[in-house]
Amino acid sequence: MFDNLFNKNKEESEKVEEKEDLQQEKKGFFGRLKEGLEKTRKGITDKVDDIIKHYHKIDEELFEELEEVLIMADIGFETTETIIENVKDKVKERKLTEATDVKDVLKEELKERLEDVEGDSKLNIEPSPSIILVVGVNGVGKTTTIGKLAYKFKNNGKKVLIAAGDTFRAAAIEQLNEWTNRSNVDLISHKEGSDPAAVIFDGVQAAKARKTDILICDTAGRLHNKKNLMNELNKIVRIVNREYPDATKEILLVVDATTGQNAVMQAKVFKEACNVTGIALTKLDGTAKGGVIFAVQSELNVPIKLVGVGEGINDLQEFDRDNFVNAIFPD
Ligand SMILES: Nc1nc2c(ncn2[C@@H]2O[C@H](COP(=O)(O)OP(=O)(O)OP(=O)(O)O)[C@@H](O)[C@H]2O)c(=O)[nH]1
Repeated sequence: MFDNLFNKNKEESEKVEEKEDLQQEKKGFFGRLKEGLEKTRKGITDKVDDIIKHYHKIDEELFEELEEVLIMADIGFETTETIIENVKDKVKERKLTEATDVKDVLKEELKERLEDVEGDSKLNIEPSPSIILVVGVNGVGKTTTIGKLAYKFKNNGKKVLIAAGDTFRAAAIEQLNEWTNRSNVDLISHKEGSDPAAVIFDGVQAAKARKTDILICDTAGRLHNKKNLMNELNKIVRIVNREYPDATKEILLVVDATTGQNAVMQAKVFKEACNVTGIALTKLDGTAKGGVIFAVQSELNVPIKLVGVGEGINDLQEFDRDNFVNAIFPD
């Protein structure tokens, strides 16, 4: 009887999830992005609008106040300075005098800043087979990101396999298991406490044998000891390079936007530990400081590839700099 009740509840909650997914589809990706960036929009655009209203004409004080808004939004000190200097230059060059003109120049400059990075903003998954190593500290949204990616790839007709390399927490393996059930993809896992590199090794062998298009590997993200973290990640990267030399590779670092400047620090440690090729910035919906995206990308010189703007399946989006800035500064 309890089994029946459990199954009924499960079915009902799956129906609710499906309904939510459908509602999200209807809103469209840009609508979801805009909604997810609402707090950041209020933290930047509303304040910029207030400044513009107050000043009417462009002067030095206006720039000082703009600078303050950008720093408060966690864009980072250095990046903010560069943005303000460039906006000033453009204003001078174009002989602009009205405060209202500054907004468009700022928008243009923010888009340029996001473009100013080496590498493509698309995930390296072509040609197949490909392997995505997902790295980042605990709690930043790694498991959720892997689950959402697997679901998307599967829906796009790809053959996907997940390797549960975070063997330090049984809950992480269990959570991945739930996502794989939901997306109907296979999971390679060992028991809690086993060697993460052995799981990744098995994952690669299974991916080859099953002719998988994309293998996504979770990794453990304990940051308390940088040397251990480096050794562990290096070992995994070595195994992947040795066992799967021809696979297209992506090392995706997941960082939590709500941790602000801490996200930048974390990202730097991981970049030292392994050759990070892309960043997924999660939980942008939970912060007014979404400006951290500028700091992360410019201080690391690694492209942002994915942004998380909510917990729903469609809330993990491919990063598009124009859409991103337009969602913060709607016309
Ligand atoms: N609001 C919001 N929540 C998110 C987003 N991405 C992930 N989360 C939530 O963040 C929490 C942590 O996510 P996990 O995927 O468990 O994080 P993890 O990095 O795998 O953490 P460990 O399993 O502890 O290593 C979960 O409750 C997720 O639903 C996002 O973009 N927006």
